[in-house]
Amino acid sequence: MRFVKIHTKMFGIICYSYSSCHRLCSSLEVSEEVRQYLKTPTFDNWQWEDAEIMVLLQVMYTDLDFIPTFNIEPEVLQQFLFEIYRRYNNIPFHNFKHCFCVTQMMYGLIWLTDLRSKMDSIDLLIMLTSAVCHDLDHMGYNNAYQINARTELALRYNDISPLENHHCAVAFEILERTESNIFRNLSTDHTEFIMSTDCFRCILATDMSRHNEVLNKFKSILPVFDFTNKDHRDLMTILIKVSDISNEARPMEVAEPWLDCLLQEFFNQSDVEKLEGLPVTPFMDRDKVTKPSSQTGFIRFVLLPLFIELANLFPCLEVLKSKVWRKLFRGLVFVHTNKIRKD
Ligand SMILES: Nc1nc2c(ncn2[C@@H]2O[C@H](COP(=O)(O)O)[C@@H](O)[C@H]2O)c(=O)[nH]1
Ligand SMILES: [Zn+2]
Repeated sequence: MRFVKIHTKMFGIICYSYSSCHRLCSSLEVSEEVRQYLKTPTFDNWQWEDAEIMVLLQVMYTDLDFIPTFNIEPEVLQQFLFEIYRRYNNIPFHNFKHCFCVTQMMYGLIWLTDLRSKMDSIDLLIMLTSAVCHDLDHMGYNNAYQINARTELALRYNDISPLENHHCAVAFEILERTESNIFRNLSTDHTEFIMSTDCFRCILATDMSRHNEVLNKFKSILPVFDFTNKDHRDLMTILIKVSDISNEARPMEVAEPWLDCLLQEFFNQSDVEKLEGLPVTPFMDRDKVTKPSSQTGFIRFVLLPLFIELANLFPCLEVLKSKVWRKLFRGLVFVHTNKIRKD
């Protein structure tokens, strides 16, 4: 077997991978500097190759102490991550790098809000694993398309969150195989079944058509929020949702390329909708959408409300919230100035 040494000079990460398939072996060394950087929401995913990203995902499971706590064998974790890597498609936005970014934001939030002292580690394992699995085998066409085009997925799931149900099904396939089942040594208290059910609940909550329902439920428990109350585990669904859509809370040089990727996927879908004579999803139409118009509406009505509620519970998130406010303000100024120029 041939090993390739990947050496990133800037951050001092060293990993070894099989050159043919990016599969990792156990030899893994990541500098303390990288480990700390990985815990921050300013982390720049664009600096890393996929093989390195696989190592960084392992670091997250390791540094949250999941390996000894849940008796996860390193080879099983590697096999699990490799299967995850294989089951993300090479599409502009919903790809393996998106999976990593969402997981990294979740990881960052866990450290930033000191969740390790507030929640059970099993819930943290569920949140991180849900983030890893949340868009498995996304094909680049959203639920509206699946339903309007009467795709196999829409028929299989009776038009109910077809994509999210599919992501869960693929996650289940991976976890069903002993060699990639990271839950296989769990104690009877947290059986694989309970774990999978909780992960699926988190993944299903990422369906944007359920945004208001999930947010309103969280708002209703906020005034009496108690980390020890099992009924308040809806925090987990809010955290995965915010991790999923928070590119705009990242530095400009990270967020901008992500927006290009998203619009590329959106425009591709609307082009296909036009070709197939299907209803065209308005926010994906290249003839109607501009970057600032797309982002101001999204930040104002979707992202910011999430950060506002989360910052009520975790004042340390005020900084991220303000960053999102500033993005919105700049976007609104841009849209307004352009409108005046046109008039
Ligand atoms: N206009 C924007 N839409 C965004 C942005 N980030 C995410 N999104 C939308 O939310 C869903 C998230 O769900 P996913 O599980 O499919 O990733 C995504 O599909 C977009 O529709 C954004 O920055 N701007
Ligand atoms: Zn996603």
